[in-house]
Amino acid sequence: MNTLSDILYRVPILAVEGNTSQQVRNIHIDSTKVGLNDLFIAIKGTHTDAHQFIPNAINQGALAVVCEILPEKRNNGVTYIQVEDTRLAAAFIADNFYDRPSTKMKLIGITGTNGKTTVSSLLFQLFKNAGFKVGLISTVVIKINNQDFQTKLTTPDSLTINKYLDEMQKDGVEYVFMEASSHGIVQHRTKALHFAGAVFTNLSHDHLDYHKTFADYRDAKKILFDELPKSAFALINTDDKNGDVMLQNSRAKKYSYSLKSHSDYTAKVLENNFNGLLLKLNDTEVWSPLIGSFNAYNLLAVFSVADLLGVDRLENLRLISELKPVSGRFQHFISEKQKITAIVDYAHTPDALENVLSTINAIRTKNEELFTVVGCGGDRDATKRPLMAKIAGQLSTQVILTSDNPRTENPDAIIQDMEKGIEPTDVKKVISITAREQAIKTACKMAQPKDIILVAGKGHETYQEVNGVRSDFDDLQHLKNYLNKFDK
Ligand SMILES: CC(=O)N[C@H]1[C@@H](OP(=O)(O)OP(=O)(O)OC[C@H]2O[C@@H](n3ccc(=O)[nH]c3=O)[C@H](O)[C@@H]2O)O[C@H](CO)[C@@H](O)[C@@H]1O[C@H](C)C(=O)N[C@@H](C)C(=O)N[C@H](CCC(=O)O)C(=O)O
Ligand SMILES: Nc1ncnc2c1ncn2[C@@H]1O[C@H](COP(=O)(O)OP(=O)(O)OP(=O)(O)O)[C@@H](O)[C@H]1O
Ligand SMILES: N[C@H](CCC[C@H](N)C(=O)O)C(=O)O
Ligand SMILES: [Mg+2]
Repeated sequence: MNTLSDILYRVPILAVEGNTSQQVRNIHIDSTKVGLNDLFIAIKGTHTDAHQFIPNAINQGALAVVCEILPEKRNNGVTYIQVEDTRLAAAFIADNFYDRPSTKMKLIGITGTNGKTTVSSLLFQLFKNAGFKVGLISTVVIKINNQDFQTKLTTPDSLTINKYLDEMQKDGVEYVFMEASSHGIVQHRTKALHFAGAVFTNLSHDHLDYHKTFADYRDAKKILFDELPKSAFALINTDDKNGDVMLQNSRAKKYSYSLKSHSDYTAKVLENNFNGLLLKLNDTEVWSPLIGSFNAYNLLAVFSVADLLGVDRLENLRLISELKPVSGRFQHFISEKQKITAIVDYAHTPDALENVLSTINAIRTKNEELFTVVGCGGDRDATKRPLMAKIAGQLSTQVILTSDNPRTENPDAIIQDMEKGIEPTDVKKVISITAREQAIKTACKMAQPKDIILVAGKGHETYQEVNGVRSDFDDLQHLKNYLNKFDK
């Protein structure tokens, strides 16, 4: 077990009151979870200031409290540690408490607006197929080899990350692939972790409600690269104009990948259709069932990381060709009788939606209709709403605007924000149906033989979130159900 002074190693401390030689049983940022002899770290959140829960934590048995403001009334026998930033302190404390698990494995962080889940999940698959023990921390799932754990965030809080890394390390995991979201980076969820490498996929419009400006959003991603050790690699996509920015202040070994310019790793798309991609990678032709040229970037990133981690090149190419698509990313099927193509995709940013629709347009015959069913999340960046609707209108022949996790917002108001982006020439193509199931049903009913339906925004999600309650909802299931019903 750790003493308090052990786990405070490297924490920037302002003041300490009390004994630091006590043994700490567990650490928490949520007061409701505190038990006897635990440490409670009080975080000032956007909704709640957890300093108000310090007395509750003590009543539940906390032996020490880490806080930014010392409470006026202090209990004898409880140790108070004052720091400037409790989120930052939590990251160091978690790293110490679990005995620096990230230093005992090769941890690779993947950041960027789109492609994080795809790249990290494909890397997990590749290294697993190569015979290694592997871990994954992603939007969809946390994995320790064959065990799956549910997750709510793309990048969990620092205590959760280190707890899983510790379990992974005890299970013999050698490589861990984890998504580093911009929220995660600025909230110090990834601070104090020892990365063996980091990847930048791309940067486009998202989360401007939280980061306020695009420069702030970009700089949040850059912190991951600024903090890499000298021994790590920093791999960037040079076809994205912000790629080089990531490397400006990084001490890591710098590598690049690109489809369009000269780079350390390059690839060429030879074929791109509904069956997959034919790529020229490292002068060898490789077939992949992943669809869309954006996936050529993802596969190239995966190949580059595997190469940087020492996988033999021939073996690497073989492993690349065996990778299976990630659930909810261009997941598709064709209805039996009418041969309607139905696609579910997690595109929830303007750039992702444009990429997916451009991919569909590039590989369809244009004799058929392309229906897009799409919504935008509530309590998220409202400025992307008109942009996503505009793209849907321009790149589809029929659009149904609908709801996607309204959270605490009025779904009709979100749809109205979206409608503002529709170009006058596209207005006739667009209808709005608030209930997502009805929207999907309508698309299935309207579709004629060989038409295409894209349902975008939720991908792997199996819920619709309204006012904090998640009810079952699965785009793929509804598509299958209604297409089956109307398939004559
Ligand atoms: C906006 C945002 O990032 N919010 C995160 C933030 O919450 P917050 O600052 O609002 O926290 P809060 O609810 O005010 O609570 C503050 C503290 O009080 C504590 N508390 C609260 C109640 C109580 O009784 N006792 C107690 O101790 C909480 O445990 C917390 O430590 O800190 C919490 C703890 O780390 C996160 O769970 C929470 O994620 C919320 C649920 C969320 O929806 N976040 C999204 C926006 C997010 O982080 N997304 C990114 C990017 C997604 C992507 O594009 O890939 C992600 O990484 O998932
Ligand atoms: N390399 C890429 N470039 C552009 N768009 C992409 C790329 N990879 C995936 N996409 C699009 O973005 C969507 C989300 O992909 P993915 O889940 O891999 O991204 P993410 O970065 O993990 O997203 P999140 O921020 O929600 O965690 C996909 O469904 C697809 O439409
Ligand atoms: N990680 C993203 C996911 C968005 C998915 C979309 N379905 C939504 O709810 O907006 C976010 O939290 O902003
Ligand atoms: Mg993700």
